[in-house]
Amino acid sequence: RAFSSPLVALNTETGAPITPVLTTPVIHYMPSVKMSGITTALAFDSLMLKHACICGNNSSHPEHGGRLQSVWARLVETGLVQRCDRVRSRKATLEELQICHTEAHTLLFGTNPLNRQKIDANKLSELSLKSFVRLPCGGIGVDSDTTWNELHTAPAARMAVGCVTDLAFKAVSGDIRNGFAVVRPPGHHAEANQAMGFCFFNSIAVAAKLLQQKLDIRRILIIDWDVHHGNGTQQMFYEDRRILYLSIHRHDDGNFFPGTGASIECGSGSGLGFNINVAWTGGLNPPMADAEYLAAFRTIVMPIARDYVPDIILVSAGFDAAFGHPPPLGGYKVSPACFGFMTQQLTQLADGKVILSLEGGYDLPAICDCSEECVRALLDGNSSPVSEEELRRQPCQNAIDTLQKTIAIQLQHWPVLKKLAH
Ligand SMILES: CN1CCC(CNC(=O)c2cccc(-c3noc(C(F)(F)F)n3)c2)(c2nc(-c3ccccc3)cs2)CC1
Ligand SMILES: [Zn+2]
Ligand SMILES: [Zn+2]
Repeated sequence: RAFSSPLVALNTETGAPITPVLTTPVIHYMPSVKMSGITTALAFDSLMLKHACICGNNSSHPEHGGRLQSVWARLVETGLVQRCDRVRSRKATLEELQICHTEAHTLLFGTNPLNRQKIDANKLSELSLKSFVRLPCGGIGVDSDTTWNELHTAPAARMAVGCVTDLAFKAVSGDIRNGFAVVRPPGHHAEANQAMGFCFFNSIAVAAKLLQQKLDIRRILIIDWDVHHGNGTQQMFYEDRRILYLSIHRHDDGNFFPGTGASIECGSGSGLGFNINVAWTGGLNPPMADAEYLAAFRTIVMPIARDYVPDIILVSAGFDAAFGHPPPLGGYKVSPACFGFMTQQLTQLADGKVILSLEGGYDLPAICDCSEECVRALLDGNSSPVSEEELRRQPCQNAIDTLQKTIAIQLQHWPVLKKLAH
């Protein structure tokens, strides 16, 4: 007995040592279960489904609630919602909106009869009279695309801003690693005092400015891959070097909505060099697709993004450049896998702090596929492979011309663009 270790329990009868049975199960590392603080978060609220033209005819209004319903349903049925965190949704306050928008704009589009009593009625009524027009469909709107619903548009638009803002703040504070805002109406066409192109408040711009003002974030990179140029976002930060706006969009020498976003628009004042437009030209001969977007990322977006060393990356993630969008809505043929790849590329920077916010995109299967690929890229660091054919294909001549023109213009601000550097 003397020889056995006092630590081993002995059977009192036989004196045989008792091997302890492991009572606590060995926990095998389950990579799919994320510990808190390093996970992907989603933001969604059914309030944003209710923004709709009072004519009730979705076929003439491509930016309808069914877009969001479909995307959210896809994220639920693929089990991605269950694997992500969920930020509590909230409407942005009127004060938050005014960090980017004028008071008049904020009151006009941020209030509805239910919460308007405390605002000077006749001041508002003269504003609204000159701001809304009767539409051919019978509805009311700022223009035929930017329809207004007296009861539901304001809360939806404010909710979109609140969702993007809270995702961005949680990423900076380390509560989450990255996130995707499943929101509408979109925001990147909204200017300080102008609603247009389905947009009322510029969610990405408000989030960026609040990060700057409340958390003193020094360098914010905004990537905008919606097929339309984000005129509102560009305008907000055109003179601000602390926010780098980089957009890839169909431009066609200004003949594609909204017409802004030429390569030569590089920012001004202390913001000179902190605005980059990859402005595709040449219409749809041929339509831009993965090879062109991959080339833009490899030769311009990633070299500049690395050089800028952003604290956080906000993405105006419109999917109207995706395959499935007829010419008036886009006409390009970018694959869902390519959006996933671009997302994955961006997560290599800013310690992975990347927040995507849905902007445009109207073909339901396309935007569901694209959203799923992007959430998988955020959550698992990978998504479906881009097709071999597109990986191998040389960009079309129009794209090569655009990329060379953009590099020539931006080289003075970004020497990293020299061929050798990357
Ligand atoms: C009635 N109207 C008339 C003009 C319209 C074309 N206008 C646009 O596509 C358009 C105009 C301004 C802004 C945007 C836009 N798209 O995404 C974004 C966003 F902000 F990034 F989200 N803005 C898009 C047309 N759409 C079609 C159409 C054709 C086939 C299927 C669906 C619509 C014909 S004309 C939109 C609907
Ligand atoms: Zn209508
Ligand atoms: Zn768009």
